[in-house]
Amino acid sequence: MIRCENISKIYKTKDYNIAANKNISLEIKDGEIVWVAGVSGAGKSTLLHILSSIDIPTEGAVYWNDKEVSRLSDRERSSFRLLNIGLILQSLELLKTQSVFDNVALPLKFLNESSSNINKKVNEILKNLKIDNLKKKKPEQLSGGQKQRVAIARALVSEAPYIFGDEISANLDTDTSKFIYEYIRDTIKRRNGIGFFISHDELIENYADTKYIMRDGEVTLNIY
Ligand SMILES: Nc1ncnc2c1ncn2[C@@H]1O[C@H](COP(=O)(O)OP(=O)(O)OP(=O)(O)O)[C@@H](O)[C@H]1O
Repeated sequence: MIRCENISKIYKTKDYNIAANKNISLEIKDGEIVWVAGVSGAGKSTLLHILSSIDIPTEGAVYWNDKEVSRLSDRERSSFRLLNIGLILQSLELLKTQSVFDNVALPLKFLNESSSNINKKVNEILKNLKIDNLKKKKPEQLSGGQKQRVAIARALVSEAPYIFGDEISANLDTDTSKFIYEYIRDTIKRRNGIGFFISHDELIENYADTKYIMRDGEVTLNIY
């Protein structure tokens, strides 16, 4: 379960302050997939960063089960993320000098898994996402949609229960988007995990349990 209580995030710049999230309280249950929609600047990425513990709120608290992650140090939060979160950011964050295989293997290497386990798991996810033919290529040799699927493979390769994604279907055609949404949904449900996806793509509606609509830093909730 992921829960936040009265979180606000104020970005302070030299000239002005921006309240990107305003007094948000919500709870996402195990097994639940959330779709977050809203206009540009509504505060969606800020909320993703805070719930996934990449960033901490200016006020309020974030809990993963009973653990208040927003009180942890940067280092503690990053080891918690390694164990619990698969993350697909808009920037994808692929390592340019590493092959597709090595990019996808990264979380497992940080988790100190054996090389035979790493081989098995990486080959399996690459095959499942139909990109095993790309495993020796470097990111710069890939199309936008292929890079997207590599980032998705890396987010799913460990057993992390929480999957967070920012516009994961950008660059994917309709059939591939459907296939990817379905695969991610089934993975999250099997792990009894949580999905949190920011998307402008209405197709995701068929794969989500809950829709949050954000505007001016606030959230309204729709349950299907
Ligand atoms: N690091 C930052 N420093 C200052 N202001 C920021 C920072 N990050 C976001 N903001 C501002 O906070 C507000 C919310 O931004 P956020 O990226 O969360 O919105 P969003 O809904 O994800 O938008 P988009 O759909 O365009 O990605 C915006 O006004 C944005 O300019």
